Amino acid sequence: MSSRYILALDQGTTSSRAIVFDRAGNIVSLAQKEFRQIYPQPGWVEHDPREIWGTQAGVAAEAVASAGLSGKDIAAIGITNQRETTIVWDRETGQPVYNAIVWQDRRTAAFCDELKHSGHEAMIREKTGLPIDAYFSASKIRWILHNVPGALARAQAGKLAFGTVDSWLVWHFTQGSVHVTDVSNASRTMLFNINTLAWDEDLLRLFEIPASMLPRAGSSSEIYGHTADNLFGGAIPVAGIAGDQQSALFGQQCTTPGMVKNTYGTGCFLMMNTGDAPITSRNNLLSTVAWQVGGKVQYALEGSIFSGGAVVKWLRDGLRLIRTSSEIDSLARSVPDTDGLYLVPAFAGLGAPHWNQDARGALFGATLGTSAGHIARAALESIAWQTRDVVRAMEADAGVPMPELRVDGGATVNNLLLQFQADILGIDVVRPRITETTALGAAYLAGLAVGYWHDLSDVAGQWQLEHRFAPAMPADDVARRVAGWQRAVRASIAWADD
Ligand SMILES: Nc1ncnc2c1ncn2[C@@H]1O[C@H](COP(=O)(O)OP(=O)(O)O)[C@@H](O)[C@H]1O
Ligand SMILES: O=P(O)(O)OC[C@H](O)CO
Repeated sequence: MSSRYILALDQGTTSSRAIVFDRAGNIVSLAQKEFRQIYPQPGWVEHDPREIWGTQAGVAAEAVASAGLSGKDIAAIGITNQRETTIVWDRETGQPVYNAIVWQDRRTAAFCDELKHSGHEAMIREKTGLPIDAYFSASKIRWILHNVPGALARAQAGKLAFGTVDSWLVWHFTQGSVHVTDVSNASRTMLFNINTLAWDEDLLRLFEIPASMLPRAGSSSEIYGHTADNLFGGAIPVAGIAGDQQSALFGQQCTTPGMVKNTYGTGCFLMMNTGDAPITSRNNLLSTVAWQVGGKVQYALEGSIFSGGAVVKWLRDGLRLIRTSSEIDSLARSVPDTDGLYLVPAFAGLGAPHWNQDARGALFGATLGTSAGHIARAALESIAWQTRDVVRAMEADAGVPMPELRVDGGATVNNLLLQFQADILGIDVVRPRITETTALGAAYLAGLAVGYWHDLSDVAGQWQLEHRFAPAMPADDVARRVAGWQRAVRASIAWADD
């Protein structure tokens, strides 16, 4: 094969990124652009789908050009994306009928509560691996169809298409000729049966969603189509798709059962590879499709934390305590500890393992001595505390302690966070040399589909340790702080449930 590189597109919640990788898995170039977060009402979060496409296409072109390359140097494109975020568009014009409703959006919480009360929970969990929650796409699609004038009728007439962000991007890269998703993204819609790997008619009926709106659910590694000639000056195969968390699991090479990673982005998402069958969590985690590669499906257990790095963004853009995200480090280090302050960042409710749609952010333990430094430190620690709750749930499901935690994502540049994480988990936290593992996973998926890499053994040596954080905090200190965190979470849930 003459082409020498893979282009991976990582369409995240806060930014669109494009990375060119070489055959050794090294980053050759990277371009990134943040885009607008739209908050029309408390608890609502939207993106403009045209900005998603515009920023993603823009950084893709920039990454290729800045490496001095052109389209013919790219063997394949892999796409990975924020999951669940819901876009509905007109098949003919390609125009969205509404903004993208983002995974964090809570507007359908009341409808989801009704579904729970009418006894659908067990059936939905059995088919989809998911608890009923506004997080997933189904209730968001239904909201659009019921709230955009004329949308339901147009959908019933076959005129509208639904897609998660991957589908939206492929549609545009192929100028409307390919409407596809992969099984990992499909498994987040709450319309997809993860046992049969097919859209589920009962669920489509329950959510009143016409089947004609849905994309084909393909594997995670195949040629779905080619980019239109005008985009990169030549057709490039789009050959890999996976939800960003599944892609990070693949990029971290957690390809055998029992391996776990945590990605610290806007949210935090822990995933454990569970092999070739979904396992039902007894501890409020969800089961999901990890990927389908070469006809082989693998599943994962997931603990989804809604607000991870988002707390840092909140300190920056909401509270304006810091000007740049990296400033949180020095601000947090300006105090030796939080002095008993806890932040429960339930800005979008609480995900795993609590699943409380109505919980909201809370600070506990503030005194007149509380400074910006204490808030910064409590914010960073809240990311680690939530991760600890999920790790314990995962260990309970697996029946064995976790040996170590592989980490990646934007917030893992923060050593203070990762040291605290190791301290309160009591296990090593391991950061690889390449923390852009989300994009790397998509690159692997695309490269495998076009024979750029033949199989996983071609990339096996590419995972390399950059830093190992070992636990150092005395056990009684950890126990005292754990008790404080647990009280804070209980209090914030009690406030929501009152
Ligand atoms: N130095 C830092 N310390 C802690 N968090 C950080 C730091 N720099 C960035 N972040 C956080 O990392 C997140 C961005 O990570 P990224 O993996 O790009 O997320 P996403 O894919 O969700 O957009 C943001 O929420 C940001 O607040
Ligand atoms: O954009 P990220 O990295 O925060 O990931 C978002 C998740 O896929 C939502 O489920």
